[in-house]
Amino acid sequence: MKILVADKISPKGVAFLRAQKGFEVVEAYGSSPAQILELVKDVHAIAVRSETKITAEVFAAAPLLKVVGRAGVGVDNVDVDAATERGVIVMNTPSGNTIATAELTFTHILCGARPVPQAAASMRDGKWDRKSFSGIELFKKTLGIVGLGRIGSEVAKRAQAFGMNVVAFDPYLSPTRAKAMQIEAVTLDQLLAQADYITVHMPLTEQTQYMIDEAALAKCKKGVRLFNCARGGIIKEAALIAGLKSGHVAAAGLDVFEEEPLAADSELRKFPNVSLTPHLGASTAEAQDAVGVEVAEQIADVLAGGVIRNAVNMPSLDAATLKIIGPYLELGSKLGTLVQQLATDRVEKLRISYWGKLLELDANAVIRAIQRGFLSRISSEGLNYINAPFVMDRLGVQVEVVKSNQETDYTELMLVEAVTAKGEVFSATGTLLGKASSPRIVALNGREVEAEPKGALLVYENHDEPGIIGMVGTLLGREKVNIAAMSLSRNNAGGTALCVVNLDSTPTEATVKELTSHRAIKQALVVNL
Ligand SMILES: NC(=O)c1ccc[n+]([C@@H]2O[C@H](COP(=O)([O-])OP(=O)(O)OC[C@H]3O[C@@H](n4cnc5c(N)ncnc54)[C@H](O)[C@@H]3O)[C@@H](O)[C@H]2O)c1
Ligand SMILES: O=C(O)[C@H](O)COP(=O)(O)O
Repeated sequence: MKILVADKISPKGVAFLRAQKGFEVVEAYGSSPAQILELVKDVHAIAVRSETKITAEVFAAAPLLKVVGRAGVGVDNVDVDAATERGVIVMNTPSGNTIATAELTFTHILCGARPVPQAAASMRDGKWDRKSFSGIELFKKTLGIVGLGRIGSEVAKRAQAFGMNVVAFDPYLSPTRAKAMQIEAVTLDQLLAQADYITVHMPLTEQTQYMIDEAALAKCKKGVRLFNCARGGIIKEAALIAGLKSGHVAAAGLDVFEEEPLAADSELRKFPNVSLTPHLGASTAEAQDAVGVEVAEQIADVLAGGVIRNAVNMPSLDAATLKIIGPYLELGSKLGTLVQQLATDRVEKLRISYWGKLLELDANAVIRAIQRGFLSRISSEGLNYINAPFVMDRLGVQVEVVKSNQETDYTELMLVEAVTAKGEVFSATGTLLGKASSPRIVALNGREVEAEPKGALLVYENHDEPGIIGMVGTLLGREKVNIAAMSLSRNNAGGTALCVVNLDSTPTEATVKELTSHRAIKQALVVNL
């Protein structure tokens, strides 16, 4: 397996990769986009920080690629949609650099209050100027934190230790969590109006881009101090520059910029009351070792076919979760494959319903497994949990998920219905049996049966009359297809019977055709699971 380390990650991480049996590690830092296209031709994994761009073109040039590991948080340099489409896992290391970035943010906040960089520069110039560098205190001032996630929360703790009053705006923050942290959750407008210091800690998205623009700044107190150690573009640089010029903004601290590297002639470089760092949030020895080793371990796990951690384009399944959810994944995958084969027309909608313990678990991976199962016989190579929803969408198959707490005869139940364009519904219902949580089909097209979803299954519907089972057995026996198990269900005596037969091998098409042509057989098909 070949791993390309495209950005400089911790030597400990690289050493870990090199120590794995069968791994060949290529370190190529600062490569041009053209060089990257050449380098990825035969690689199975790429490790990056924020510099190397992994574009759709790169994915197209890397047919063997399974995983892109980001030693850090932001995956803005990776085209995650292109990765998803190609079934490549993108993973990050979300917590290894939290403290480093929180500490750098706090350093900027302190420099916004006390002009230490300016005083240090004046000392370097040989001066002893005690008049020009007085500051203000943090004590009793209000810090507004926009985005109270990992880093925002750590910044909050440090601010509280300095005696600051902390308010936060985060639309996804639960009021209980804010309360537990002794932080007042407020609206963005309230935050802008109340804060003496504002620091942003969200990803750059359509919603967060230019969140702090001219209009937002107009709502701030005169003399507000602004900090961004998250992503360039959350604070609009033009608005900040205008605010600094007018004196509305008293100071700022930036680690990230709309364009990186920041242009040498950027106006931002000219303000003495602005502290700038070149995207150094994660640049501590501790953080780099943490994210470097973590990303190396995560990549090795994926390539060894093991646990997938911190994937940004699929639900993460650690060993403990996998143990619980594994049987549901197997059942879901089988039911998906089964209904696809039962359906006689183009499926427009896949309706997935579930009951029981799965309601208490994160069913996201199971829903993906059902879709992967459904697509397994109709889609191209390279299908996996990651790109299955994408492929369903591309094929125009709508997916509806129904969680049900209605009582059933089973403690676990999963129903997958394939709805065709004509409105016909083909369905398979399954459960997990016993201590081993073995998957079982308990209904097909709404008729109760009991069959193991494994190997070849002959499914036929017939007029309920004597001799049919014997006829089927003779037909199968003629070509030495052994019957492993059989489950029969009929609506009423003399009505219609549905039979599911587990077979040890797959009968020929000719045999199935012969069976179908029997006067009492309404329909018959063989499904492979
Ligand atoms: N400067 C650096 O070197 C450096 C290092 C690490 C992380 N970062 C960046 O810092 C940011 C935060 O990282 P994190 O690990 O704390 O992430 P996180 O996911 O833990 O936290 C992000 C928070 O932002 C909130 N959020 C999302 N959209 C929002 C919106 N529209 N308004 C307000 N809040 C919103 C989320 O609910 C979440 O609580 C990321 O952009 C990350 O890339 C920068
Ligand atoms: O998102 C991150 O983790 C930071 O931006 C760090 O980026 P870096 O690895 O390039 O320092």
